[in-house]
Amino acid sequence: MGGRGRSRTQRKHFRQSRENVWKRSKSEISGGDGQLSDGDDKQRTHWEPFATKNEAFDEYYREQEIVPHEEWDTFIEYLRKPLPAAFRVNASSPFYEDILSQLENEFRKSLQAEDEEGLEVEAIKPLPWYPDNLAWQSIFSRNELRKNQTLERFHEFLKLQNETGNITRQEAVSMVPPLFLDVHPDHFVLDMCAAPGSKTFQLLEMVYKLTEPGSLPRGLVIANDLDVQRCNLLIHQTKRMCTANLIVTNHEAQHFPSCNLLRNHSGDSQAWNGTELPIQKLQFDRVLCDVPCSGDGTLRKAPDIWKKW
Ligand SMILES: C[S@@+](CC[C@H](N)C(=O)[O-])C[C@H]1O[C@@H](n2cnc3c(N)ncnc32)[C@H](O)[C@@H]1O
Repeated sequence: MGGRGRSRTQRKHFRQSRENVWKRSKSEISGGDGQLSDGDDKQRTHWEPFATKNEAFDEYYREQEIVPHEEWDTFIEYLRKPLPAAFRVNASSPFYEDILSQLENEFRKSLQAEDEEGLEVEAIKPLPWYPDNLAWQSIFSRNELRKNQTLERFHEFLKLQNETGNITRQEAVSMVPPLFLDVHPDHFVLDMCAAPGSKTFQLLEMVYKLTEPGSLPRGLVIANDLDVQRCNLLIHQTKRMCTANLIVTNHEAQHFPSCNLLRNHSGDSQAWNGTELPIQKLQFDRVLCDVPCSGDGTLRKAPDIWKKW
């Protein structure tokens, strides 16, 4: 659901006005010293929860008939729930087992959150459908973050591991398509609409999986996007992987040029006899095409969209 129907300026404003929950600084959370300042208290007295209703939105989506009538209320109910934050542990990181053990033994056991009825629930847990417990979600709220030191430590842990490429923050739903692709380490993969690169990173992890430490995988990911600025974001994201198995291109996906290879697909360098270049047409084993959508699903991350939609 992305930017269709919005002008470039509107989209820019839209992006800027959305809060990035991952970029919260300590001073935003508190007065900078871990304590709430007077200013915070003052702001809080004026703070009101976002209204999570919009008649135009309801009318538009009812008319689309993408949700069966009997499921409408459940659909809206879910759109109103805050989206749990999710992240993936990079299985090609030399530290991934330590990270999984820290998540399981340190944070999972000590972190609790409250559900809507005020009952204690696990604040972080693995996503049951993701292989090898590599994907996790956390459901703590800002209030809980304020009052819980372990949570604050967890937040710092996420930030650090994210910067070093050991984990990647990515919405759970965005992790699904690459799983279906069943990518193997020797595959050539084209990610046609790739920026900002969450799925590209995930695909690279799959290409690196099962590769002997110290050797390069035979596979390759070509990550393409039409928007050059978003290509920059993608490069920024994926450089955490320190990989030579990625090529970033900036083309219209619908006119993606045909490419040639200087070696055969199996990576058999014997095929080159020194005089004749074994050029062959590059054919992809897997293609991911994650086309732009309306972005309306981001309501769950940014409830201020309800009143602006
Ligand atoms: C839904 S986003 C992709 C998200 C990305 N796959 C990820 O997981 O991080 C869609 C992307 O398609 C790009 N795009 C739009 N039109 C395109 C086109 N004709 N060719 C290639 N990319 C295009 C947009 O710039 C945008 O970055």
